[in-house]
Amino acid sequence: MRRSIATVSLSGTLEEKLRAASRAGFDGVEIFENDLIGSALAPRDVRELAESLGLTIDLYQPFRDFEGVDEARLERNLRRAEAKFALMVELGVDVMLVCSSVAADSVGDDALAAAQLRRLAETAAPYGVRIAYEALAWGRWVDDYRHAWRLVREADHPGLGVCLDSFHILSRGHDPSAIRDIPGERIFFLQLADAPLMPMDVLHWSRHHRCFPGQGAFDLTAFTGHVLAAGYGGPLSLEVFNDVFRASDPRRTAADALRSLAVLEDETARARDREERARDGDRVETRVEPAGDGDRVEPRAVRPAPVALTRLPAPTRARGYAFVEIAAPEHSVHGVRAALASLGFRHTRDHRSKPVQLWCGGDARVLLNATDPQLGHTWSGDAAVTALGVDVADAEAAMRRAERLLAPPLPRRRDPAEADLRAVAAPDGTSVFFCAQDPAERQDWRSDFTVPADGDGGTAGTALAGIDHVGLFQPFDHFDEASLFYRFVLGLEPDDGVELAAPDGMVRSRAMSRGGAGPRIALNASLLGRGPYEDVRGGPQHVAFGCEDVFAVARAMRDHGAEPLRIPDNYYADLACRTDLQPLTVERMREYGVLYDRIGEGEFWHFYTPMLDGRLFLEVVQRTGGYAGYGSANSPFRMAAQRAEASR
Ligand SMILES: O=C(O)c1ccc(O)c(O)c1
Ligand SMILES: [Mg+2]
Repeated sequence: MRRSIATVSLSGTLEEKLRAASRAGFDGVEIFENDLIGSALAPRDVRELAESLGLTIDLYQPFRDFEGVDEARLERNLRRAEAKFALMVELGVDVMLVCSSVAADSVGDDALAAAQLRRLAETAAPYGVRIAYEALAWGRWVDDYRHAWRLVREADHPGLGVCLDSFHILSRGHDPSAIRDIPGERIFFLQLADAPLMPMDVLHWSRHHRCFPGQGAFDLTAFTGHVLAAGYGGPLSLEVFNDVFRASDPRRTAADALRSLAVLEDETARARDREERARDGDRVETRVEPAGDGDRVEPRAVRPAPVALTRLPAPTRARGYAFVEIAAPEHSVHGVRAALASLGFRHTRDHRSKPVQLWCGGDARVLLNATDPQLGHTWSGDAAVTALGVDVADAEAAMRRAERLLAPPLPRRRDPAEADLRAVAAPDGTSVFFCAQDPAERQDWRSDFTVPADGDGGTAGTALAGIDHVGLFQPFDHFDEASLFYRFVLGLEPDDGVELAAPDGMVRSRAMSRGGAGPRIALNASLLGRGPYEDVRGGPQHVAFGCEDVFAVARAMRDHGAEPLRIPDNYYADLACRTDLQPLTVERMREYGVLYDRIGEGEFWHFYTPMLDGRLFLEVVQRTGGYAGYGSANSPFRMAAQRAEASR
């Protein structure tokens, strides 16, 4: 389907907005009136610019407070509208969005409103303009799409239809399935926006907190499915009022927006397939008539031909982590090595041409990008997670999906002797490598690590059970963008997320996984977008390793001369009184800085290393009884302990 975006969703001048929309790959735009009024470009120039950028102008919006007025006001409103119709002719746009009135002095008389909307459509017709009437969730009299549709039907003019906006419908909890009862040709426009659930006044919610589909809590797939089932064939258009987007680079927002729409279209296509299959199944059953009456077949209901939806290559079915890459500068690389060694990792191999070491601990693999100025390879920041190697069945297929989701591909390696690894950059700058497993394949990343390491390479001390999860800090403004990216590029499902009261401010955390398993990613952000985590160092990151016996790993760590992050005694006093843990167990936990969480029958035992550098730490976790969380109940105490450690 054609994809559009309202200029109000992007920041900058009208010209910057149009350029950003075009660059991301949108087909069209809705022009928000204030963007035009504030523009130095004449309407004809806007039209020409849009044309030259390959964009159509699909909607002019909004026209406000038209209906439910007395005769004198109606005449004034029609004059105001005519000026806009003439402007629309210059712009080359033929649909105008009219919002339901919010005027306190308007009249709640349906017959009057319908008659006045009809007058508006009649006045628009000579200009070749049609009117799309939208029920605002806070409209004075019309705040429900079903009411808007009743008025449109009553007005009965071919130039008058409805505009459906998912926010106004879903924010009010109105059942969207009745959209199927509206003839598709009377749905003149479709605006899509998601939003997080927030108990607040709908106007404020709408004007500040809308987000792109997939970033909030609404079921936009089902919603879009209803609109398409009604026979709508116009553009899918994003209309997102959002404080962050208004203040962000419009090119980045537009790419985020298009990614969201590509996913929505794909998911809508898949949902439609499922619906068709279910219906076909029913049809097969109803076709079996009782014997004796011949082969009577139920006539098929006549439905409009379904509009073509663009699909994405299927999600990658990521199986887990092949590796995590940590880059460390000269001043901290020794500390990172020591921490890995204390957890049972051994430096087993070296990359054949780069200063990258492979460290193995049981099934967990870490690539240590050790700064080597002689090789021209330096890392100037604090030690950090710089790449995720994700284990997928088909790296090329994963790459195709990622590229369709506007993930910037990273340059392929040139050295003909090296594996041809495919990777993209996530919004936070982390490289995501798609690692196919087949060891015979040329794409196996392991074939680049051929040089046995000096010293005590070989067997690892303790059996870590792979990489359990990776925690990545996101700048607040890019949290939703990153969530959408990791979720849909890697085919992960998000959890509900939590907000944590940490010593340095509120922290938002959301984890995603594949059915509770790997590759699990936890994204964190500072809710106010400031504080120590938003400084130039980037926020805290961690890599968590799974194991079967957290105490054994902790003991081995201490035997190795390393100490875990120290957790205060108060934590254990609290644990002793709110759980059934044996006093001896609690004492052992205190000794090794082990924390505990329980959800249902699932238990979680975990401890942390101290910060290895400004922002990176490691964690060891043990899950039992199907525990599927991340110990977030303990995160505020971990953050307090890190804060205390930093100020010691
Ligand atoms: O908030 C508003 O005023 C407004 C205007 C136009 C729209 O399409 C809309 O959904 C909201
Ligand atoms: Mg709208």
